[in-house]
Amino acid sequence: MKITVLGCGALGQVWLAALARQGHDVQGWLRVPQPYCSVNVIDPEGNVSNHTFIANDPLFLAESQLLLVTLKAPQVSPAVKNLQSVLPAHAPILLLHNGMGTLEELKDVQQPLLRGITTHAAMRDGTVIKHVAQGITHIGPASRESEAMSDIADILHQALPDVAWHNNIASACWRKLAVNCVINPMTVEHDCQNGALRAWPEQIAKLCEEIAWVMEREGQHIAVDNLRDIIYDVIDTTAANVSSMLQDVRAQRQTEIDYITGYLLRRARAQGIALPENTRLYDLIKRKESQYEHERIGSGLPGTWQ
Ligand SMILES: NC(=O)C1=CN([C@@H]2O[C@H](COP(=O)(O)OP(=O)(O)OC[C@H]3O[C@@H](n4cnc5c(N)ncnc54)[C@H](OP(=O)(O)O)[C@@H]3O)[C@@H](O)[C@H]2O)C=CC1
Ligand SMILES: CC(C)(CO)C(=O)C(=O)O
Repeated sequence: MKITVLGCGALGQVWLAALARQGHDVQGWLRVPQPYCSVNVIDPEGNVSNHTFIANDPLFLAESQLLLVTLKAPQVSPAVKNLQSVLPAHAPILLLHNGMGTLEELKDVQQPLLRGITTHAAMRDGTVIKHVAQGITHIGPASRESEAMSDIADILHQALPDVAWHNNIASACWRKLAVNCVINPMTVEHDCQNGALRAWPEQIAKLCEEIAWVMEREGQHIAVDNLRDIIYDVIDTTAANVSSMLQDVRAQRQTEIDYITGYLLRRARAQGIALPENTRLYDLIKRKESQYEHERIGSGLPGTWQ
């Protein structure tokens, strides 16, 4: 299969290496105008994949049968909109990112849209991507035209297991959103690894209560106790992780807060409910982002994120 991977960071490189190993014809798509991309991945067993793939080739894109999007949430819709006129109209676009809200931004895109979340863990270490933990990728249809595309899950599963197809992917996305709404901003506030969050049970309980209210009104019923159990389970299984949001804040990068807590707050506002603890955490992260953005502008460095 001919596949373009948009965003060749940690997750993008893991997918490029896995798809190429399975015999797929792949190219990367980069932010910078460069005709090749280097992929350097160490898998969880310590095996090294070292490849150079073509990149940013519009002819390849025009023949692609899948666009796999492995960007951070704020980068997704501008980058996809930029490529949609070249990608064939029938080629599905699979969005694999944390947070929600990009589907609303891409509602006018003509290609079939698929949505996915993953529990794989990969991170950059210098010039190498360390794929530190295998996980499960859950994907499903995000538009009418993609409802019958479950074959893609089988194809992707052969390359990087496990991949599971869900007719109702929104449910999995909401649960992942809930986990990220609690763990990501809390690890920034307390400047700690995920496992240390057990020290703030009242705050976790309050956040879960607020999130469960919104989910209930979104038709995603979940008992607060059940949601709390899911959060504690992720806290324990990812105890040694530095959350992606804390990594972004430490590196003074734009975070995904507008697509995590920001999305939750937009849904709450539409339902006319207030979420004081989630709002406080949202404001805290936005304040941190604007502080380092101002410092960057003050020091003469480029001040825009994209
Ligand atoms: N890594 C992980 O283990 C997991 C990640 N996720 C989620 O998956 C998504 C991707 O994460 P991850 O791979 O870690 O992120 P990375 O930041 O490692 O990768 C994103 C890549 O996209 C590139 N990029 C930015 N803008 C554009 C553009 N306009 N066109 C092409 N490329 C662009 C970035 O390049 P540059 O740096 O040059 O800007 C970067 O290489 C996120 O939503 C994350 O939360 C979910 C679960 C696990
Ligand atoms: C599940 C969790 C919190 C793992 O660190 C994550 O998705 C992230 O860091 O963004």
